[in-house]
Amino acid sequence: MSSSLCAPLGTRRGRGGYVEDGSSRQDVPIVVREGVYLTWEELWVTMSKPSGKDGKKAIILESQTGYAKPGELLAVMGPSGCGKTTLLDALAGRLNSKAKQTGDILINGRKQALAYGTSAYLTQEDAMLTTLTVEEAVYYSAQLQLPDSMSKFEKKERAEFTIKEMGLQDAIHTRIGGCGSKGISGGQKRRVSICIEIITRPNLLFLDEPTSGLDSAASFYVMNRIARLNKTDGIQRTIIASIHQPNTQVFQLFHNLCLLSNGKLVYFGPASAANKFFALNGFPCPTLQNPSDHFVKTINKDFELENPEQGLTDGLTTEEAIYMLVKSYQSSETSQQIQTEIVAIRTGDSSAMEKKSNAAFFTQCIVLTRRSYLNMYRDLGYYWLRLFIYGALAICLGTIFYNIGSSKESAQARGSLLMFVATFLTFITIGGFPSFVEEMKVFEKERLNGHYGVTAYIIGQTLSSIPYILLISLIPGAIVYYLTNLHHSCQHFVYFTCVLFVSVMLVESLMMIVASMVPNFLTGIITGCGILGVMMLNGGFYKLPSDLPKPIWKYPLYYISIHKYAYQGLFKNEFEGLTFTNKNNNDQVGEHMKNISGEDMLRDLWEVEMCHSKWVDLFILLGMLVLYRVLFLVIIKAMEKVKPIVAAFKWK
Ligand SMILES: Nc1ncnc2c1ncn2[C@@H]1O[C@H](COP(=O)(O)OP(=O)(O)OP(=O)(O)O)[C@@H](O)[C@H]1O
Repeated sequence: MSSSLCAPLGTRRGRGGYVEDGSSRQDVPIVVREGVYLTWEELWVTMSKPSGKDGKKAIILESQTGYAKPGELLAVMGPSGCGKTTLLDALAGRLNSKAKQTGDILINGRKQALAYGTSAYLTQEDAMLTTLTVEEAVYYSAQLQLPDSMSKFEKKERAEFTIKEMGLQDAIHTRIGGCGSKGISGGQKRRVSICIEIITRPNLLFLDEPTSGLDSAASFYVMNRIARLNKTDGIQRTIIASIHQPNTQVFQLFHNLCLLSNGKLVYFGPASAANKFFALNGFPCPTLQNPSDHFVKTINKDFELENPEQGLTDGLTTEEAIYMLVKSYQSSETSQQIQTEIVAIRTGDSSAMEKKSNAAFFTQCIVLTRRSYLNMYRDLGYYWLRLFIYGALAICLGTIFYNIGSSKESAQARGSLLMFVATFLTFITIGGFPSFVEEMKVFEKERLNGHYGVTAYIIGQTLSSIPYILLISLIPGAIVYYLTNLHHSCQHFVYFTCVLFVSVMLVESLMMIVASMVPNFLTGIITGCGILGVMMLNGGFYKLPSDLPKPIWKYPLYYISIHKYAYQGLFKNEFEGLTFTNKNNNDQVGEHMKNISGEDMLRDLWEVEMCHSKWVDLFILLGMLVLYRVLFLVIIKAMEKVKPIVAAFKWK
């Protein structure tokens, strides 16, 4: 390997310090390198086998050693399932909780977990808001990620430039599309995802199969553009990309190549020297064959049993060939040079990792509100379908309970109607969960890449949903209220609408919490249904509070049930101040038996707590709403905090 590999790139003068052996170099001006230097040594990743009751672990990565440095593009290649994504995840500090990692990963010479927002990571799966056009997706991302010091015009210009760079100018006004709504193609989606990750020109960029779904020409242009990121503004960037089948032109863009087979390191070194390594070990690349195809084919043992003749080379099975290559690499000169390079990187002084300077908090809130509002407007499943169902149910309720009357029997009907409003009408809010889970996937990806903060997201999500929830509370609420002729007065109608509005928001908040912990929408819906079912049952209607298990303070479900406060508030709003006539009265019965006050009914029939007013119930619901949203924030934040600690613990 050339000595240039060890030469620091993009250097600046720094102050004196201590070298690793402890000797002082106070008086020697040292050179501090810019950019991100990543080294990993003896990196192992194991995972618990799903079926392994014996506690056996599956080895996903074995004894990986390598480095990535500014100004260079490192390609990670190998057959499907060899551990490329796992290597990228380990380096980016994103391994899932089932994985255990040992070995050293150093960032700029320090053992540290990558903080949120210090790198960009293009995941294999494209997670984007499907209702947005290409231009909107990239421009919103630019507004969120680029600092406020850049003007709107500059951000727009950067977004348009990046879209053009990725060859998406013809699809700029096409919606991204997803399940059930056709939009741009899979390859175009991939390029939009790349646009979103490179728009800030990050110093450290992980790309997991950036060219999947692209034709060979598009693959070249995209990879060429990514490789050129280093040359546009004089800043050296560290880029690590896993890639499946690069053509010869793309392969020539790689500085270093990391070749994996079944978790083992077959080769790490200059991409240009890989051909020689394979030839020296008895696997020369046939003329007219793409070297990368040749490497991956030589070390792919997945189909050996199907095609035994494919695996045999010089009388070796593929497994034996891989073993031989791994051993040969370990004792090779290239491997020694890589070690030397790693030591040079470790001992050099590097500047600390810097967090991207995103848009300010206030800007993030505004942009996220706008983006989320637009997404909700265009996604029929988010609110419009619910508005339709709510409207239909309201007409149905209005017809069944039409002009409800004022007899004692009508009071029972009022109770049932209000309970239906407090429970079922809020329960069907769960219908919007699939759309919310899709949004959460985008949020999760963007949050991990540090596009914006959790608080800004929650504020944006809350503000954008208010007009829609107001609509689905107001219109169906008005239909029910006036068809059934509930308690006449504007104040009573406003209260009714407020309780419906806050309850729907509360159920949405509950589902946000569920989504943060159960990101699968089927399990999420079942979990949400279960929680709401328990709350409904314990609201004090289906079983009266006095019948609930004693002592009541040992039964907290009653007090934390959303429905308790919603139904008690609605009941007080409806019954207080009304008098109901007893149809079965006769002359022998006293006047007090002929008419029953609403307050008496609340107390005797439903055991509604009369010690506080209906406004207290509404206030408690509002408090719960704030609490649920804060809880969502705390859970996400806690996960952020716990992850690096778990990662650090795993390294030990
Ligand atoms: N959570 C998990 N539990 C058990 N095994 C896992 C888990 N995640 C990944 N693996 C296994 O680890 C191996 C490496 O997976 P990884 O996704 O890193 O491969 P890859 O090279 O990126 O594959 P591809 O090119 O197909 O995306 C695979 O054999 C996979 O089955």
